[in-house]
Amino acid sequence: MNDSEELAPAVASILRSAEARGDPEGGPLSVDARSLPAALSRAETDGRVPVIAEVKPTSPTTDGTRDADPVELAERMVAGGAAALSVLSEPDHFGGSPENLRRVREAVDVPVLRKDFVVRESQLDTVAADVVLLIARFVGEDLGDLVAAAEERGFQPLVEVHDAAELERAVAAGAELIGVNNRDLAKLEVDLETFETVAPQAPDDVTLVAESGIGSPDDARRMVEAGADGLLVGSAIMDGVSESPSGGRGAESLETVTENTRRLTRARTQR
Ligand SMILES: O=C(O)c1ccccc1NCC(=O)[C@H](O)[C@H](O)COP(=O)(O)O
Repeated sequence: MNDSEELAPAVASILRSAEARGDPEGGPLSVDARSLPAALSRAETDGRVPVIAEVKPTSPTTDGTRDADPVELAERMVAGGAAALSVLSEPDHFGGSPENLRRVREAVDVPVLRKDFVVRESQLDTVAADVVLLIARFVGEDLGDLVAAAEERGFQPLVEVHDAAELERAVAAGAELIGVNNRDLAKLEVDLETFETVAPQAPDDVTLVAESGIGSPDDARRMVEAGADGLLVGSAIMDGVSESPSGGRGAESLETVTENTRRLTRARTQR
């Protein structure tokens, strides 16, 4: 991809570091994936809003780093009703790691999304996950090959788009899981109208995930009413986790994660 001048500086930096990252050792992974669409439908059947809760230690738009144990965070998200989890494995801008993801996936039984910025096939083999993110804008013409390579390994690829043209490319690449990112990677601004504009243009048989900027039960209802089968939520769930895990404050703030997750998963909708 060669449009870094059209990306926010922080995003161009994310892309540069993804391109520079070394390749993992060993051959292609073979993954026995837990189904994300099945987990999202189970949540709906149970009367929960289908939330994919994200273990997100930091980001270019977050102050400070939450270094609470990712497994403890993940367990509290599941206790709050999360249908699935997303774990950052990107180390340089999001404080994530492949090891965090491996430990979380071992500890929970819901599907786990690998949240990273994969730019070439070999990077799929860094760590096993149930779902792997492929960002249409970052991978350009390689999208179809990466979707196929992810599926060959057993991953469910979640293709992230931001507009109708990217949606068309995702569908042409064979994506069955599509995430519409409300965050514009050119400006880092978040607008929930993005999902409302793009979602109606998606084929009915695609599982649609609304990503980013979902901060309240009203936002969650709004995205489900606009057609979201799943909601990817990071900041609003991590909100309140202290930047230091030590002492009583750490334990209290971990409990906040359960409450934050529950507030969103219990946001009933009329759909
Ligand atoms: O979150 C950021 O600051 C960010 C900046 C640049 C590129 C990507 C970024 N976020 C990645 C994500 O996809 C979000 O972590 C995810 O959608 C959750 O978003 P939110 O609920 O708004 O934390």
